[in-house]
Amino acid sequence: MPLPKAELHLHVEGTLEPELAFELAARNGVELPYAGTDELREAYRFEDLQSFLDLYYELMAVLLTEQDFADLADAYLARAAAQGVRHAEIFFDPQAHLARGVSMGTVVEGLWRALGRSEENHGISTRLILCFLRDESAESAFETLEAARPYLDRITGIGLDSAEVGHPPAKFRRVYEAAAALGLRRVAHAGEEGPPQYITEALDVLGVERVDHGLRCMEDPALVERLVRDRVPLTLCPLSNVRLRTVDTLADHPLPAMLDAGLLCTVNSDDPAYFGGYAGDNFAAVRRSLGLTEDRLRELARNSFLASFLEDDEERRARYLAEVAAYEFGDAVS
Ligand code: HPA
Ligand SMILES: [Zn+2]
Repeated sequence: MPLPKAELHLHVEGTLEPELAFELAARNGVELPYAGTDELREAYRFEDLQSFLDLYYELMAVLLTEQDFADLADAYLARAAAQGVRHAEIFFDPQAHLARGVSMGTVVEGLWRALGRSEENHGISTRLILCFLRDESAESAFETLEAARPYLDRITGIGLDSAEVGHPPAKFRRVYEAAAALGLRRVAHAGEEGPPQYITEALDVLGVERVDHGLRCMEDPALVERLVRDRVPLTLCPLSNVRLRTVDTLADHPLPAMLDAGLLCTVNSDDPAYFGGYAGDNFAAVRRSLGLTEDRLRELARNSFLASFLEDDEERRARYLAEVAAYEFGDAVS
């Protein structure tokens, strides 16, 4: 049995496996510029965040109908369940779909077809987090929030993703204020490729409750002290960091130093179809490459539930935490 965990940094569009991409392309009559799944996988040689994003947005062309989004989410949930995920807070990028003429309703209702049945089908509780693309304008983010208004009963929070450098958090101050007024939780990607100041700005200007990635906080000791003091969760994605060359190798990942510093770290998969592994694969990889002890792995699993937006269901959170406390490690932590 795998270690029970929550996944808090997962882009649903980043779970599109090549096989499903071709299946949906055929179903929708969409032509992909790759001869087959092998050739597509060959294209997964990323230099940095932008080179990944180019492919990530290109493949979204196959996602057109509610059923496409339902199939995408359902395939992720099945894989996640097999790797011990008990709770998933799932990002989606509506602007990337609205720009292709796919409506907010198609995206949200489609995802909901899978999420609404996730507990019975996969034993996973879920939340949905709408992300704004930071390389689009602040006005576009605002319009996106407006388009989401009819669906807010299905959306727990907002996030900020896509190309980070040159798009500081403060650009989105107004839309984050509006989202807070609507009762939405707030997270943002910061300090993945961008500088530590973006993390500070996300906290101070956007009022985020969790920082996605946050890796580069380690360059600023005063910021680390603040994150530790305020128990701000960081959603780390080790395999993503290697594939996007944020770190050289997994053995160089600062996760052990971050845990030693007292940071509330979690381990997540980001875009598992592109980065070589789902949540359990990330746990197994850091266990192997960084020599994390069972106590550390248990701490990471515990952190994932503590950092999750389960305030509306503390009974469930307590149940998950009890599962983590009772977990008996074997050889595999997937
Ligand atoms: O890791 C990421 N960073 C920024 N934007 C993204 N969009 C999908 N994945 C990512
Ligand atoms: Zn991400």
